[in-house]
Order: sequence, then structure tokens, then C-alpha cells
Amino acid sequence: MEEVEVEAEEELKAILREAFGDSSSDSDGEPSHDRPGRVKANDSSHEIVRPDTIFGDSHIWEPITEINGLWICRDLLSGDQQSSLLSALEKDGYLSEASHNQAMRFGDLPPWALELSYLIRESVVMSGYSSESTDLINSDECNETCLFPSELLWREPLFNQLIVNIYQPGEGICAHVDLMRFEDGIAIISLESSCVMHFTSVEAEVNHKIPVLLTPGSVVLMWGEARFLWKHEINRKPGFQKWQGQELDQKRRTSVTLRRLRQTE
Ligand SMILES: O=C(O)CCC(=O)C(=O)O
Ligand SMILES: [Fe+2]
Repeated sequence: MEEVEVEAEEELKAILREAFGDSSSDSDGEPSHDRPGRVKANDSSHEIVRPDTIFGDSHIWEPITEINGLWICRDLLSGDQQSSLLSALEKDGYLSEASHNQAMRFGDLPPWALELSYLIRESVVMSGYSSESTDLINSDECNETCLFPSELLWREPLFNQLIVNIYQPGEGICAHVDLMRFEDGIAIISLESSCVMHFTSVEAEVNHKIPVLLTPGSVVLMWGEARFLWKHEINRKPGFQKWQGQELDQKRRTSVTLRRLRQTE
């Protein structure tokens, strides 16, 4: 990692430690090897381990183990934060009847989108899963340990394009890989109705789909293989939105996708 990036990361960690408490040590002051927000297995049950923070807002990040570079945090936004985000979208006209069901914005992001970007960066840093080595992006083994490579996490701006998609019940999005005009490292924030997003390898001969449940308030991070070598789709036609054998109840779903446009030479 570049020296400036290390400094920026250390500075952000120090600020967060001051505000939220030290998440890397337990009550007797000994360093703990448990990362904040991870699910810890003990003899009898699974226990959610969260750091002792005054606001209690560290998040649980899970790798989708079948797909390198695909992670989800299902508790990024609280109920109140989801409502505030929807109000901001409403205020900016994204949700109005007259507007199309997809709206894009390039360049300077509105304040709420900047806040979302900072929240994602902060959450990745606090997860303890951020990579400290630029080599990891090329490594086969990095998905288990690397939530988002530091060269993506610390680029400025983290994102400079947003798209808001509004899906009525039954509506979805066809299988696709995001356009190459966008750089690596994409975030998708889900609001309102839950849905199942399916991932299919672009290389596989058999059409094996990996389902991922996107709940309201969740964020998905896609980078590397997940971004370039897997297609993602949401099929909300009857019969396709099954999770654990149950068809999901569909309401309107809104998503915010944050990406970074490649620079043209
Ligand atoms: O709505 C979503 O969750 C996904 C949107 C998406 O894949 C896209 O806009 O490229
Ligand atoms: Fe996409």
C-alpha cells in the first residue's frame, strides 16, 4: 500500500477509535483476534461479536464464498438511515411517478451519496478485512481476507457516478456485467423490498446460478472476479424470487449503485 494510503487509513482508524472506542481490544485490554462485527462460533451457539462502541454501529461483512470479490453487509443502514436515504431520493426527484425507473448522475455526487461513500469506506476499515497489500488484488486466495483492496478503497473520489433503479413488483434487471467504462469496485445499496440477485459465471459452460439475498439496508461490494467475471441479474417474475424455499413477498424495490467512471485519456 502507498505510504499516503497507510497514513490516511491510520488517521481514519484513530479518529474512529476516538469516536467509537477501540474495537481491537477486549475488556481486559488484551488484543483480541476477533474482528469487529464477525460471527464467532463457540461451543454451544453462534454469538455475534461486536466491539464496545458507544453508537454500536460496526457492521457484519460476509464473503459470498463461491465468488471471489463479492461481499455483503446486511446491516449497513439502520431503519432510520434507510428512511432518511429514501427521503433524500424523494427530495431529489428520483422517486417521482414522472421520473423514469432509472436515473443516473455523473460527476459531483449529491451530499447523501458522498455520505454513503464515506460510510462504506469507514465500515470496510472498521471491519478489519481491508487489504494492506496491493498484491492481493491478483491473488486467488484474497477473497476470504480481503473485503475491498486498499487501492480501490483509498482512491479519490471513491465513486463518481450513481444510478438509482426503481423496480415495481415483477420488474428486475437482465443478467449483465457492468460496462467496462466503469472502473473496478462497485457498491449496490438496497432499499425497500428484499430480492434475490443471481450471479452466473461468464466462463462456466453450465448455467449454475449463485443466489444472494439483498435485504433493505444492505450493501454489496463487487470487485475483481465478481465485477468482471460474473454476471448479475434480478428476475422478479413469479417463481424466480425464492429464498429458502419461500417465494419472497414483492413490493417496490429501490437500489443505489455507486461506481467510478474510467478516465478517458
Ligand atoms: O438494482 C440492483 O440491485 C442492481 C443494479 C445493477 O446491476 C446496475 O445498475 O448495473
Ligand atoms: Fe449491474
